[in-house]
Amino acid sequence: MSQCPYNPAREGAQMSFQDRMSYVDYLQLDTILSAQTPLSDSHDEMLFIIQHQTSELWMRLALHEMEACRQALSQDRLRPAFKMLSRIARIFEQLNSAWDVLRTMTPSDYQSFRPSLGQSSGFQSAQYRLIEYAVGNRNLAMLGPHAHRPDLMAALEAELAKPSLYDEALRALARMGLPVPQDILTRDLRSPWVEDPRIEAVWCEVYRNPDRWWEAYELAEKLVDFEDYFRRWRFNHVTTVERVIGFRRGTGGTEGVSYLRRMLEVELFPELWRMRSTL
Ligand code: HEM
Ligand SMILES: N[C@@H](CC(=O)c1ccccc1NC=O)C(=O)O
Repeated sequence: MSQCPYNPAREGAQMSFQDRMSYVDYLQLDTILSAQTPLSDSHDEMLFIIQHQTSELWMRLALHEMEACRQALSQDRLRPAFKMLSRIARIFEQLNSAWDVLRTMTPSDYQSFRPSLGQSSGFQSAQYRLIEYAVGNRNLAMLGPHAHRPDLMAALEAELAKPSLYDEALRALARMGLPVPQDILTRDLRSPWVEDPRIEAVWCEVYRNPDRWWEAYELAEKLVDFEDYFRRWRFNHVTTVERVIGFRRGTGGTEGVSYLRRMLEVELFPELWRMRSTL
């Protein structure tokens, strides 16, 4: 005899959503789940689309956290800032794990729909560029692909007008009493960070006397942790790209792998890495 399936309504599960907000309403799933429109008949294009859409959603959260983190730093609320930095690092860990799914796509799978991508490329991801700008990698040449979208351009320009995460960190160090030079605190925010031995000396002081500068020390390690995860993301990307398209030119027009390898050399917080040799 088959048993009667258990009905959760018996313990009070709500079963009628005629006039109530339900899961699908709250999460706007109709919008999200109707946004996957493959342009080819290739089976793997769905994977490719969802991989990118989920990445963009995680980046959306990373930006949200980054914004609040910088605000907390500017108000000397270090503990909440640390919590948000830890979350951002975890988001990148999530993005790093996601490559394992995409790696199941072989070069032949990818070539079956690559022509449908036209000249679109991750190079044109405004949220990725916002993250790079927010953490301090402010290369203005990267604004180009967004010129046709005034709304995205405005968001990127607004970001460039704000102190980066590193700028906020150095301002917080100065308020703690560490000797951050004045010209660093008033630098042109739009320009890329230029490595500075005086900042390396400040971090050395922090790491030589962690008990005295504990909050600065913790901040430094959170920043290094974040950059560590970010570097892994770049590395996973370039490795996946080589695995899938070899040394072909990118749809975005760059040389592909060699461009991405060059990006591996970008250092967000150079003094924090350099001081490890001189400490
Ligand atoms: C098979 C998978 C992928 C391939 C073959 C690929 C290929 C490439 C290539 C060749 C570039 C250089 C720009 C160009 O000329 O197109 C690039 C840039 C980029 N891709 Fe991908 N990509 C893949 C997956 C992803 C995924 C899953 C993401 C996640 C959002 C992503 C995000 C980016 C970003 C943000 C850039 C710009 C990087 C920078 O400027 O530093 N890509 N990709
Ligand atoms: N640049 C890639 C295309 C690509 O990966 C892509 C295309 C459209 C939307 C997102 C993409 N992902 C990352 O660059 C290629 O050259 O095959």
